[in-house]
Amino acid sequence: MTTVVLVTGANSGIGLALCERLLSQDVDGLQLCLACRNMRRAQAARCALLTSFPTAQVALLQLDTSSVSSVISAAREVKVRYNRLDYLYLNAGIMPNPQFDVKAFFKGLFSSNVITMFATGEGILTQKDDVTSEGLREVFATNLFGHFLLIRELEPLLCHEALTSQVIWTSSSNAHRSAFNLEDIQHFRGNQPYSSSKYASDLLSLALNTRYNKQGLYSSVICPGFVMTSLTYSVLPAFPALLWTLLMPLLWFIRFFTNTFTLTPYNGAEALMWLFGQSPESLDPKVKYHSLTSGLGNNYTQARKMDIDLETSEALYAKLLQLESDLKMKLEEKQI
Ligand SMILES: NC(=O)C1=CN([C@@H]2O[C@H](COP(=O)(O)OP(=O)(O)OC[C@H]3O[C@@H](n4cnc5c(N)ncnc54)[C@H](OP(=O)(O)O)[C@@H]3O)[C@@H](O)[C@H]2O)C=CC1
Ligand SMILES: CC(C)=CCC[C@@H](C)[C@H]1CC[C@H]2C3=C(CC[C@]12C)[C@@]1(C)CCC(=O)[C@@H](C)[C@@H]1CC3
Repeated sequence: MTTVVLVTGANSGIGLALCERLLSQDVDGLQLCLACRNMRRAQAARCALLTSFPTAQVALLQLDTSSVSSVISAAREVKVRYNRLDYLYLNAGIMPNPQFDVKAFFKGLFSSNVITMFATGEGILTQKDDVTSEGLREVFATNLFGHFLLIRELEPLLCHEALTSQVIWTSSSNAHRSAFNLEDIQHFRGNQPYSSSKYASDLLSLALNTRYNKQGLYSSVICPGFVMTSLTYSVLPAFPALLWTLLMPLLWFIRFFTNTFTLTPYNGAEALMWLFGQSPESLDPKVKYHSLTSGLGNNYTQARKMDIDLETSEALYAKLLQLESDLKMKLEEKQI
């Protein structure tokens, strides 16, 4: 029996590195499905994977997690292609229009908070969010809600008697309770939609475990650390990629003080790979698994308790269900 793995946002960065690492571990026992918004980049990713692993089974799926209709039709297609799903990696994510507070950064450099600032980006980053054509906040829709809907639609493939499945979220150490508001789950009012969406994914993962463990579905969250990808390049748009490359020795040096500077997508995918090898029943639903890299370049995974509680996770889940039902109703009305 082969293991069926679906990865969202698999055409670049951490998602693509995960696919490479999975195939290098077990090329014949895997059926990989790359669920991507940009199909040109998805084709390129598939070609690159097949060049390194010519016998691999790598399929593509069109999926825009920010769009309810795209998620529903992608899930329909998955149900046609597969009769079960063993791993669902919810990795697609955006941090649009980041605003980097240079003053706060230099102030932070000379404060006792400097390590936390480098590990979490706390206090130095905000974002300007947009609204999707379906009326949702873009960051919330892409990072959280589209993935929630995908799990709900794929329930029959994920919940099987006598078989377990794992849902694994690429969250972040930038997820802060202070950025999240239960009365404004889409973050219409603040300027930290990214942090809010990642905190919501931590809460949702807990709620999923409460609901679905009995049906064999287990959910976990990871943080890949600070990884150089298109997402992080955009934090300093004035910095060309070449300048980041020149800064690498400095970033490697900072790694001696904070092992959260994983820097490469390969290293960032460490916790995602570690979870692949775990029996899901042994995992703690209230911890986040962090990819870490030591000063000498060794990778490892560390579990750290999250600042989440059951009551808030249940309240968020109820709100997501309500939003799902409202949006599906709207979609049906449009189709009539
Ligand atoms: N880099 C870092 O330091 C950190 C990253 N993360 C998280 O890691 C995850 C991967 O990001 P990373 O690899 O760094 O960045 P990349 O920008 O390289 O990857 C993001 C992926 O998400 C996809 N994506 C974006 N929007 C959508 C959408 N609407 N529908 C489907 N796919 C979409 C992108 O595809 P497309 O080609 O279509 O744009 C791309 O494949 C994200 O969730 C991010 O928040 C967490 C902590 C730190
Ligand atoms: C130029 C030098 C020496 C450092 C770069 C400074 C910042 C641009 C950088 C420091 C910590 C980084 C960081 C993130 C973005 C870029 C930084 C602020 C994240 C917020 C990216 C997204 C995440 O999910 C977080 C885990 C990252 C935390 C660290």
